[in-house]
Amino acid sequence: MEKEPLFETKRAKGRVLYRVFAASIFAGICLVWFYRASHIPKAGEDGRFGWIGLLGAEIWFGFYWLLTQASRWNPVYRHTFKDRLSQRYENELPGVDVFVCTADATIEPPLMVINTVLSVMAYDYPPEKLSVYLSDDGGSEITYYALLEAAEFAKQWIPYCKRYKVEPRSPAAYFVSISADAIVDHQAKDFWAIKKLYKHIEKEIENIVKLGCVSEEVRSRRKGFSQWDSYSSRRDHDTILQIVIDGRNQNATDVEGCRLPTLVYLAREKRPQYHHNFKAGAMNALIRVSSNISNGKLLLNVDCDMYSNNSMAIRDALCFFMDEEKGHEIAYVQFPQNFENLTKNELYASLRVINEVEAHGVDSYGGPLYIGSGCFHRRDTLCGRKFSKGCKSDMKWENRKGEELGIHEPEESSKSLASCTFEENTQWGKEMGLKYGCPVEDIITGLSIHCRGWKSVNCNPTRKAFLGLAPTTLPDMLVQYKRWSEGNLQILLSKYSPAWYAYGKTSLGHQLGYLRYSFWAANCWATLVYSILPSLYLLRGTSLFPQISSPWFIPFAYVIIGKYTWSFAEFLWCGGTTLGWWNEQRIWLYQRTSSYLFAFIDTILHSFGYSDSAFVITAKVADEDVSQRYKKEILEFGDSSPMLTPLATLALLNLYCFAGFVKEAINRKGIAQVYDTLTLQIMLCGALILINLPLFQALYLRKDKGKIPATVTFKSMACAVIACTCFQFSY
Ligand SMILES: O=c1ccn([C@@H]2O[C@H](COP(=O)(O)OP(=O)(O)O[C@H]3O[C@H](CO)[C@@H](O)[C@H](O)[C@H]3O)[C@@H](O)[C@H]2O)c(=O)[nH]1
Ligand SMILES: [Mn+2]
Repeated sequence: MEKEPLFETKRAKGRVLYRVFAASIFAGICLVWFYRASHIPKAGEDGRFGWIGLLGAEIWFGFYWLLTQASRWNPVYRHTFKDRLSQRYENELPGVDVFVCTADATIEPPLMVINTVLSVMAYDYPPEKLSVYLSDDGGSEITYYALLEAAEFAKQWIPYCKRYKVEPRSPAAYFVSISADAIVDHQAKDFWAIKKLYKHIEKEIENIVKLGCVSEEVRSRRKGFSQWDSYSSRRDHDTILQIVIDGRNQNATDVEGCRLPTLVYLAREKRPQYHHNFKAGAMNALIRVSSNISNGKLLLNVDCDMYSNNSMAIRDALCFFMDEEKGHEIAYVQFPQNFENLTKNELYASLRVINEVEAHGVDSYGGPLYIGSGCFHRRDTLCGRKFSKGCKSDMKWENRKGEELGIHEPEESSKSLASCTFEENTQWGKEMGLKYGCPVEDIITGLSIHCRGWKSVNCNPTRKAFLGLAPTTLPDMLVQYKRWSEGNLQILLSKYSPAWYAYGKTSLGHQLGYLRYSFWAANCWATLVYSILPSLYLLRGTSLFPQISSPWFIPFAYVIIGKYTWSFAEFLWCGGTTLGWWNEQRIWLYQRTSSYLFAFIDTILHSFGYSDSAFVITAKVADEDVSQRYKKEILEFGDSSPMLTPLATLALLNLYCFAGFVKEAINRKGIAQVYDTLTLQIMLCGALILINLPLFQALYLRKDKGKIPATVTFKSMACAVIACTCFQFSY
């Protein structure tokens, strides 16, 4: 008899309706293209330059719109049957190694890091099969100290979570989420006790953080600190490796006598003369070190801010890997990245539409992209194994090899695996492990796995599996998107291009799904053209669009209204708010005209060998007044980052053009007549001003520290005035 599957896949309802709608929009786009191409002003006529510019931009927008259709054409939703999994395999569940990465104890506070660690240690999973590794690229004693505290606290926390089926299992998030009234009587005593204990370690850790170092007294009292004796800086030290809890030790138990998961601290060796390859380097060291200690068949990778919010997530993932029919094709299971600190109206936007729509779309063509955090991998595929049809790699539990080894041996024998020289003349960073040399090591690694014939799966349970921290200032967000778009563009130009390399190795829909991100950065040009040229021509009174009474006006109106109505409806359907959508449009503009622009230029420089792309770590903490403004949804400009100048220039340019046009219109022509020929330009320029209202406030009205710095104000005013004047008096 066939076994019932461990997961099922459902297609989205209303696909046909969407396809009809999309086809009609495409027809509109074609008409726009046709109109543009057939009405180009002759040489010498006014507006020829602008017209050609808009033609280019519209061709680009249409092309890019087509790319995004791949991720909407055929969405699928996955559902798992965890009860079947435990019935069939409860005693054969595989070992799971969880990797938490941190890199900087100041912008990634140790308390946050250990909350993530505790949340994954408390998974609903047999503890003797669970191992948690913390990779600390900061090599911070304070983080290590916090981990030791966490290990002690875990002895109470894990049994508490399991007894009361607590969610979420990050203590900080749990104590915030729960109100004391919700605690039922029999739980009350334990609740107050565990809360008191948590507050205590929180205080201890905060004290050490304030002090900035671990006192001699603590260092001598606790194990492992002597490894810092030879430490000279975070970029120059030996491998520091400590098995904080050895899960193989029968005596490593919690207060109730149950086994504890293994817990390991690793700061790989760093030397100034060796490139450390950022997170990819850390992950590869973790893969090797863990193979020597616990050697779990399944690897989970989370960022240090991404705590587990759903203690069943491992079981969800296993439903895919252990499915008898399809499991052997699946290389990784990716959960979406969700954020706990978003404001109600998502001031800096979020991954909402990507998570709820696009990830489900690419899932039907071969699977979601690997996005670094919240992803379960098979160890062997991440290490480079190719997919082959006949071969069914088995996830079932096998006794660990090193089981009989002494307790201190794995520490010593593993240290060399994390040394700088270990990877010399090996395939690590190339065909093995995560790939080096790309700011989005996750995407390029996932792509190469897909090209080796594997599938991946997008798992999006109702109770979010992971919650992390999104940037809380505009410059931080812009820098993050610069890294992402730059990385994706580099992949396009690399050997592993989704356009060429992936051809024939994965489906066309899948290639398009990847290309949608590869071309992120390239969007800057069309967006700049569209937000500058029509407004400049408005200032001169030159029309670049069909007038409102012309039939050619209809396709423009249809495409614009249709596209935006759809995007609005989609956003609400994904659970967003109206204002959230409006904010998203602003961020869309800012990303395209700043992050993507800088990313594009840097990628070009990079490919000629002029600049080196780095991994700028996103801050996970902010000053008190910055957080206050964030909570009130006030945009934070803050520093004089060069990335702010294009935004402000663009906003001011539109403001000047609009003002100039209104003045002209009142002085010279009747408003009504002007309105007919310039409708779309007036609306476009007006919309750009409306969306920038908070920016104008930050330029001229705000007094707080988050306003736009004076240097940026002067630079952008100068640029905008020069652009307008030159344009008005040219020809
Ligand atoms: O040299 C480094 C740099 C970063 N990290 C860690 O990498 C993670 C991601 O860094 P973050 O600054 O939070 O970047 P995000 O943009 O939020 O991360 C997303 O994008 C990255 C690729 O650009 C992926 O690596 C991440 O997994 C993905 O969540 C963090 O845990 C860092 O501690 C390291 O371990 N070593
Ligand atoms: Mn992050």
